[in-house]
Amino acid sequence: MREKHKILIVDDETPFRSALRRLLEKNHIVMEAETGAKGLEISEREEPDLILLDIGLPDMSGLELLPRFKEQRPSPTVVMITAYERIKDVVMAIKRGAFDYLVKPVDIDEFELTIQNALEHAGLKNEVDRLRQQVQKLHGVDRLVGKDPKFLDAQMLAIKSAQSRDAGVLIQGASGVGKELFAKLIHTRSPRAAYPFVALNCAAFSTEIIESELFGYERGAFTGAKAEGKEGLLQVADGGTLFLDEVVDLHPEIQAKLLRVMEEKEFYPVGGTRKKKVDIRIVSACNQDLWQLTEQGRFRKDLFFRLATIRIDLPSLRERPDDILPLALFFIEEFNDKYGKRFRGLSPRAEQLLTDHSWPGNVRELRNTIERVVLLENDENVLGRHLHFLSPPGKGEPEPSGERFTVGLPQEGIGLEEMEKEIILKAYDKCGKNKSKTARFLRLPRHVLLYRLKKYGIED
Ligand SMILES: Nc1ncnc2c1ncn2[C@@H]1O[C@H](COP(=O)(O)OP(=O)(O)OP(=O)(O)O)[C@@H](O)[C@H]1O
Repeated sequence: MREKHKILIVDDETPFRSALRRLLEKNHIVMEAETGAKGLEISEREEPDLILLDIGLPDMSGLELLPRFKEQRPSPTVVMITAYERIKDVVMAIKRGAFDYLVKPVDIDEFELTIQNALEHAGLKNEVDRLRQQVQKLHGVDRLVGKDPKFLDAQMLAIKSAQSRDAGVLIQGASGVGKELFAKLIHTRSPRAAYPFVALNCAAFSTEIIESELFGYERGAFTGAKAEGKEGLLQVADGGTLFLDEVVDLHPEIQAKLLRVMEEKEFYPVGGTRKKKVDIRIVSACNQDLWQLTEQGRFRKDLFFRLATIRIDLPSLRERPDDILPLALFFIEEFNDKYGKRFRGLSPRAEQLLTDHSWPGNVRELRNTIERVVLLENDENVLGRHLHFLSPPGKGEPEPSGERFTVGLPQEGIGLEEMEKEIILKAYDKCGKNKSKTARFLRLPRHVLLYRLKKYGIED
């Protein structure tokens, strides 16, 4: 017997929905929504194979809605329905991942053919998803791509360190090399896998916020504290793994408190008098050599030894050039799936450009690059011209000018924050709004820059 597919019709015209229902319900399970919001709700709950989506809905445009449907997992196949053949809308919809479109009034033969094709596509996609999951299970490590010997050594070390429940693991490597992914790998392979994995970026917040985030606080601990108090991440992660990113940025006082937690397995929340017990493993990350910083007095030695029982060094992408193309192909698949696109691979020129680029932002930069191309372009392969925005090696980097840096101070005085914002804005413009370059230019960890760009409303 043919399998019944789930089809969701999102359209505000009741007679039109009823007509489509009559055509489809003999062979399929049909659901209806008269608004976008209702459509999202049903789709979230019912996971339809196919959505017939009107472009002109009362509460939001079908074009806005489309990416939200495509983000859902499993992602449904979507066919757009439009009142007139507005070519601009249709092109936009296909770019955003719609499989096809139908124009009202719908011609029955064309309708049947489109539905049949769309359901075939949905079926194939599900099969590909299922096979992909199987392959990932076989390899054991979800989403970790790389065959370079240094990378494989790091992976082996991570898997071995996961056997221990408590040993501190320090992961070092430049921004975007995959430190957090490794931390998750250690967690999911460890005896703590059934408990939470909680990440905190120690560079992104002020010391006070980090302290209250980590340790939580009791009622009325400080002005602005929530009346009922707040549970700290140490407790949220209880039983599991706490991932401390950019650990070098922890204030010395917090370093001391954290050391006590590791030694005594208990702590006081901010403003609290009752001790809380906690059982966690800490995996931390740093994009500089933490031992060197420790020797310079920027990090406590005793804490370093606790955190770095095992040290894993991740190579930059430049140091493992043979992994660039396999990673690019992996991301093409990921974003084909996300945006409903059908890129098959890379043209020789695109391969060349990707291998020649210096990848200062490492795997994250490569992933963003491929996402941008898959989202914006529609071709069989990723082509050289799609990658025009990658600067050739050595070009586009801010050149050292040897100029002395001077600041014009206004008569009426200026707040340090205002000055910081101004400098970040100028640097961001100078570096062509490239975040990795700006971070290097300002000698800031990328996370810190991202946080500040957001804080000052320069980017969201
Ligand atoms: N080997 C890999 N295979 C697949 N995806 C990867 C790999 N390495 C990194 N990524 C992806 O690249 C992006 C950046 O990785 P991640 O956030 O783990 O880097 P990071 O070193 O922790 O960065 P930061 O120092 O800025 O916090 C993520 O989307 C991650 O999934």
